[in-house]
Amino acid sequence: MTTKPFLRTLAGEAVWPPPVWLMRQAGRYLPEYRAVRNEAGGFIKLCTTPEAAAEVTLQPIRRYGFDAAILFSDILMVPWAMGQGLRFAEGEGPLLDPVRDQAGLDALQLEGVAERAAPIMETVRRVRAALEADHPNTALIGFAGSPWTVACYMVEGRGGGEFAEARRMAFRNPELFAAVMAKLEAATLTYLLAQADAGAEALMLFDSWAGLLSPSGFRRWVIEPSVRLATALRAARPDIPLIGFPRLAGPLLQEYAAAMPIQAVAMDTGMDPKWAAAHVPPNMALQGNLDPQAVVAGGPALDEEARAILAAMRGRPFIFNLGHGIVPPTPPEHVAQLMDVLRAG
Ligand SMILES: Cc1c2[nH]c(c1CCC(=O)O)Cc1[nH]c(c(CCC(=O)O)c1C)Cc1[nH]c(c(CCC(=O)O)c1C)Cc1[nH]c(c(C)c1CCC(=O)O)C2
Repeated sequence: MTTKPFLRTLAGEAVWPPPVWLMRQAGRYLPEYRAVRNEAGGFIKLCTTPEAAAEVTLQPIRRYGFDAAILFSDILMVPWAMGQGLRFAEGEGPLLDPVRDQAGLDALQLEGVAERAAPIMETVRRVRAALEADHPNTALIGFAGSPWTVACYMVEGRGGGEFAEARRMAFRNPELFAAVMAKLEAATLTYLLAQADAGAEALMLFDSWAGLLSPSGFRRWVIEPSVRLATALRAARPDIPLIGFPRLAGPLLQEYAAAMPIQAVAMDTGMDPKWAAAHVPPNMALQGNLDPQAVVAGGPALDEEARAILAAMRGRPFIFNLGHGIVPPTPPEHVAQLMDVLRAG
């Protein structure tokens, strides 16, 4: 039996005070991250250099003692591993060579995924070994984007908007869109199984753009492929708990949680924790959902917001987190302030 609070919570125990980690906890708000990032020679290079990626994964654990570390990588490393052109332009976010036709689909390769992703698996091995040695109560989370969210970037070729091209393709040419999704789903399964085998103790599926879809689109492009993926993961690795994050799903969170064979569901900032507690199964952990801007602001509002979430979640399995990723202007001492509030329960 594990004693790690994060894994006990995913097993259905109402651990209190709750375990905590923060989305994007390794990132530009930390000076020690910026130092490694500047030396690395680009974001993709950082993700594929195991020594550097393991170092930045561990930095927030050393600083704050979080209950979980999350592999330092990106959801777009799956299309990258399939051979799609990807770069991270300074100040512009990710840019990909868009997949818009049969030729674009045919160019995506499934065969080379495991090999191209091998450095990321080496990062997983290194981080797990370092945690067991120095932070034995901290669990390691592996992750991928859900097929819908990653397909949005693959078809659009960039972020920063509302993925109009991708959403139109899903209506105009659903056969092609489904074929892109199917290839991506297969690559994502390979990639997540490899993370589990390399030492990830839980896996999270980020569906950041789930909330862009109509209810029928949500069922077809979010729930169906995510259920297939999660079911395959549970069948192959029954000991690895899963976390789903259908961001901006609103009341469709209930349908998502009912359909998915997952052990936790993450709430975005706008989700009412009390509503979620009443509408997801009581043994499924909830995770979230402090506004990242409250951590930038600090002060009494940060304490109050954090305490309100704790009060709503007391007595059920719960993992404290943000409602979306921590943002670069966050003062690191505000994260320390938050940890003081949370550790007091
Ligand atoms: C949509 C999405 C992406 N990536 C991710 C998502 C899903 C979660 C979400 O909705 O935020 C997930 C992600 N991205 C990153 C992680 C690492 C682990 C962690 O959370 O600490 C994780 C789990 C590192 C990263 N991924 C990225 C950075 C910043 C890159 C840098 O250091 O220059 C980091 C730390 C880049 C990235 N990656 C992505 C975008 C849109 C950007 C640019 C925006 C930005 O710059 O913040 C795609």
